[in-house]
Amino acid sequence: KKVGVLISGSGTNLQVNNVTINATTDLSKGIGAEIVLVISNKPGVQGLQRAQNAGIPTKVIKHTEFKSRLEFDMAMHAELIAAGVEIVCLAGFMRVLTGDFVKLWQGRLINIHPALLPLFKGTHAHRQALAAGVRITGCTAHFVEEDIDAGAILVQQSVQIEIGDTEETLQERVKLTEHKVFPEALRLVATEKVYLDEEGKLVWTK
Ligand SMILES: Nc1nc2ccc(CNc3ccc(C(=O)NCCCC(=O)O)cc3)cc2c(=O)[nH]1
Ligand SMILES: N[C@@H]1O[C@H](COP(=O)(O)O)[C@@H](O)[C@H]1O
Repeated sequence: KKVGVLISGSGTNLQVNNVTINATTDLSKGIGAEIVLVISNKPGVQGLQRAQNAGIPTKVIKHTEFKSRLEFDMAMHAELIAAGVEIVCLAGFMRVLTGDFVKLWQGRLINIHPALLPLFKGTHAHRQALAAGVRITGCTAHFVEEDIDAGAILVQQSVQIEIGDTEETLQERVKLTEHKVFPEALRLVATEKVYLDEEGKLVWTK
């Protein structure tokens, strides 16, 4: 399956020791996915460099250059379709997508969130976890629905919060887990082990 990745920043979820990129570009690993395009809404971010280093085509589509959210989303949609993308992954993509875009990609649009949803939705998940004083957090790969961070959950993994953790130390530790959870979620969707039914519920096949 051809995969498109939307990013806004560092893009470590795009690549960690080449795990994600290799896993998705090496079809022999049976993950059944290959990243064919990376789109960033911000120019000059490290994620673009990572993609280029891995020989993956990149595009910068600046949301600030569009009159509406919908026009921005449709510009991304056009590029994804032109590249033959079948599954879209959000990897640190920080713009809220319109319902129209989500409808076009329903069941083929996944996101990685740095908390155990439904806890700590939205931005600053680590700040929320530290403020709540929880001892265990984690990350969640989920299908994207119009309602932010509310889509059906594909994979979750817990991460211990250590005494003295800051947002930075916690983010670093959780990202190590994200880099296992995201490829696993992508593999499930790419190999059709799971799909999203019309009600937005997960259906496990074989
Ligand atoms: N419709 C839909 N779209 C999304 C876009 C990105 C993410 C990634 N996680 C995100 C969760 C929250 C935000 C957010 O509230 N950003 C500040 C406002 C930025 C803006 O004005 O756009 C961004 C990404 C998740 C979703 C989702 O669950 N549903
Ligand atoms: N969606 C969230 O945004 C961050 C992106 O990190 P990176 O993949 O750009 O390094 C990650 O923490 C991810 O969970």
